Amino acid sequence: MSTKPQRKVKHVSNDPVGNFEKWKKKYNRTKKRVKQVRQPTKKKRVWETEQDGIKKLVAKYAQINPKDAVNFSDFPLSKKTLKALVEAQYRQPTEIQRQTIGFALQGKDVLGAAKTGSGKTLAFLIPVLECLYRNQWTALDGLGALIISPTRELAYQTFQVLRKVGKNHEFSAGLIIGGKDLKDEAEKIHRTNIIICTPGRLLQHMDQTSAFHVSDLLMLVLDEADRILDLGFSETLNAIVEHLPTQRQTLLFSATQTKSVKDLARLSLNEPEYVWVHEQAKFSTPATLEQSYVVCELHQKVDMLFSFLRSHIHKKIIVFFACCKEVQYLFRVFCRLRPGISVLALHGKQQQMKRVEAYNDFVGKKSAVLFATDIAARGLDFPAVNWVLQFDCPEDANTYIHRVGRTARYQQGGEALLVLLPSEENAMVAALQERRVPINKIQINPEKLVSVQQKLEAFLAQEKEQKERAQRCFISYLRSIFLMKNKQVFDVTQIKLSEYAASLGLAVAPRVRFLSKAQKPGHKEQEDEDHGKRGEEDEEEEDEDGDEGESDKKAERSSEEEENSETEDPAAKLKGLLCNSDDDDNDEDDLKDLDLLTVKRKDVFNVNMSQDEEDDDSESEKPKGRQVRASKVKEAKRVRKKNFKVNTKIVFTDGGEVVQQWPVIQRPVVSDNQEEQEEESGINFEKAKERLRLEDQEYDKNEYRRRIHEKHREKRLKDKAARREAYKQQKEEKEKRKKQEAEGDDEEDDDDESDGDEPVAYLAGADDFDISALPDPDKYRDSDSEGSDHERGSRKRRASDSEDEEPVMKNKGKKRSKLEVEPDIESNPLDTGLSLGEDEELVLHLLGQRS
Ligand SMILES: Nc1ncnc2c1ncn2[C@@H]1O[C@H](COP(=O)(O)OP(=O)(O)OP(=O)(O)O)[C@@H](O)[C@H]1O
Repeated sequence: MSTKPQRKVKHVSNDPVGNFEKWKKKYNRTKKRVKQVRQPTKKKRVWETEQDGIKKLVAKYAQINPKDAVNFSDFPLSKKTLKALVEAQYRQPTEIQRQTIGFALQGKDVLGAAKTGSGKTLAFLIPVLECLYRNQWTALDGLGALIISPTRELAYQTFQVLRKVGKNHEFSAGLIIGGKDLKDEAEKIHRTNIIICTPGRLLQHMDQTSAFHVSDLLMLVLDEADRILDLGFSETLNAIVEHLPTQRQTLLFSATQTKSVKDLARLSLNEPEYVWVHEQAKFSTPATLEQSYVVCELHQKVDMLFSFLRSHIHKKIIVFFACCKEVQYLFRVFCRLRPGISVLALHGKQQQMKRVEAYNDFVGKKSAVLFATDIAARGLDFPAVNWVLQFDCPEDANTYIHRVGRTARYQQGGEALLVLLPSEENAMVAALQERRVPINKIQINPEKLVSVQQKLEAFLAQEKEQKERAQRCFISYLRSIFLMKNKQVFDVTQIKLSEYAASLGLAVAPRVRFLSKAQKPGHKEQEDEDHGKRGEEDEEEEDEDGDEGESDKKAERSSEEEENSETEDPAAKLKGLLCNSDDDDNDEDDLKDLDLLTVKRKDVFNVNMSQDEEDDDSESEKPKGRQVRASKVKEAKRVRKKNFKVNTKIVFTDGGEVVQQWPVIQRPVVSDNQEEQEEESGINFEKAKERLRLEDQEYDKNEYRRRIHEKHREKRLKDKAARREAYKQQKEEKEKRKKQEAEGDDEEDDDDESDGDEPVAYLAGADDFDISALPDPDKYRDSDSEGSDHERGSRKRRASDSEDEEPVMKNKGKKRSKLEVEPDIESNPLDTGLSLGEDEELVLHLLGQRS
């Protein structure tokens, strides 16, 4: 028997109410479960997630170990920063970055030092970005980080790197440097989170821009810290630091970092971390840099430079000079010498636009030579520079290290050549060795030297402007040597002045007053004073932004003047074309130089002898008066510069005609047409001479006429005065006589009184007649001189008919009209009180003057 498994049979109750209740329970349970599953999880806001991420990053800060950081991603950095680093091809940190980023992230003050081109810029930019990110900084929070650079170019370069690595962040960044519109900056500055600036301009905003607040600043960075902390910027920096909150993080970076406790105390650092990456390195310059020096006489330097450039025309070269005026002059002459390589110039006296242009031009060029002052010595990261040539000895070993650091950057190779004078060699080489700079001496091959002296002489003979530049260059170089502190290296007395001047193309060495002063006993104290001032001058000369307010404006003004004058001068225009680029003279500074140093200029060709120069030359014979004269020359130049209009004197005749003008204007006697013709075909000297002779003749004639006229007039006036005197006497006598007669005849007097009416001079009777009421014969003659002979003849006739009052009536129209309605008065003979003979004589005399 098979037994089938019994299926469970669901017993459905027949109770419908019970069934419904069961179903309802089940339904509610399922509904509740579905509702729970469907309920969405609450989404976190962006900033909250960011905050969580930040918390996680910050938690990792304590475990940062520089040795483990092979890639940037090994640091607890924000995704935004990491992404930008990768995009910019920065994957692995350099040594200075590896060692400092950790400390900086932890909020410590850091003093970082590493060789040039070792990547210090990123070592501070990454912490800056992370600091603001960590604090979730927004535009409303204002300034969070401040980066100070010593030069505008370096600030500009740092700004470009920041834009690259900070592009994924939302912070606002601003470049605050001189030479830009202050108002424009002021409008935006309060909304800027990261400011990259030069010290002078920053202080200007701190003082002048009311909306600019720095009280929330989190981080201060000094790039090229030793330079910013040195004498040139000391006052500005102290003033800036005064404004900043003390609760901030401070980072200092340089290839030649300061260890001076005094310097650091000014920044109130808080237990700073010292990171000296290459302290133990054998050399203080990049290992990939080849360095050598040559000893060369000063007068051979220009030839040497030209020869060097001729043999390196496919290279990218930076040449460093001691001063702006040297760059200005040599840049111009090298443009004309055409060494076969493009020549560019960068120095502190250029307009901002031109500075940026020169900088960008040089960045973009494969081969070119940049003539520069020390504004290009620090921090600038020109790509692929092959050579750094130091035409003038650097101030010290640190400056040397920064200059040569423009080549052989970040694992690339490069070469550096230092040109030393025989007098500079020993002390400078010793100083370099002390600073662990490996440098070898090499020789110049004299056979390869190309002399350019004659060409320079020819340029200077052609252009006065160029000659003045050469003179300024000469003086400025000497001054820079004179002001150098290290007298063991720099000895101005060793310089052979005439030979140096000749090498610049100058026939005669300009006289430099401070040199003769230097020979005098007691000049030592003065020299020390000058050294004190050097810091300030450096700032102004090199425009390293110590004082950008007034001095910048001046520079802009004079640059404009320079440009204007260039447009007027065709030779200068041509130069502009040849040079491709241009530099600006700060003429006011140049004048300052001339004042300070008193140049004696000599124009050997006697072509361009200006009044100023004549004065200068004559002064040399009278040394006592020289100072006074020099100041007059200065004053005259100042007046000319400011476009003052000198007063002119204009003299009029009594008739209102201009008879003399001072300065006297000689009118050309040739027609305009003739002049135009001459302009077109050039000057015809013979004709010009003849024209000048005629003009002189004409002028002399007029002058002679004028004098004669003047003499006659004086004579007439004298005669008139004499007449008046004579008449008065006669009148007195007559009065006496009358009185005597009046005693017997009173009636006659009463009649006269009853007739009393105007014009008084006539109607009061002959006794009261005043001769001064007669017309001035001159006036009469002048006013009549235009009349016809016929008129004159009829007047004579009328005069002889005792009608010589007419001129009076003519001048005094009202009186005449009255007289016209009183014919009886008119017909009355005029009693002059003189005898008939005398009357006749008087009338004839008057008529004689009229004719
Ligand atoms: N981690 C990196 N990876 C690749 N290249 C880098 C890195 N860091 C920096 N560089 C490159 O190295 C070059 C030099 O960097 P930087 O200008 O920061 O040097 P520096 O130390 O500031 O030099 P200086 O002392 O002259 O101011 C730059 O061209 C930069 O792009």
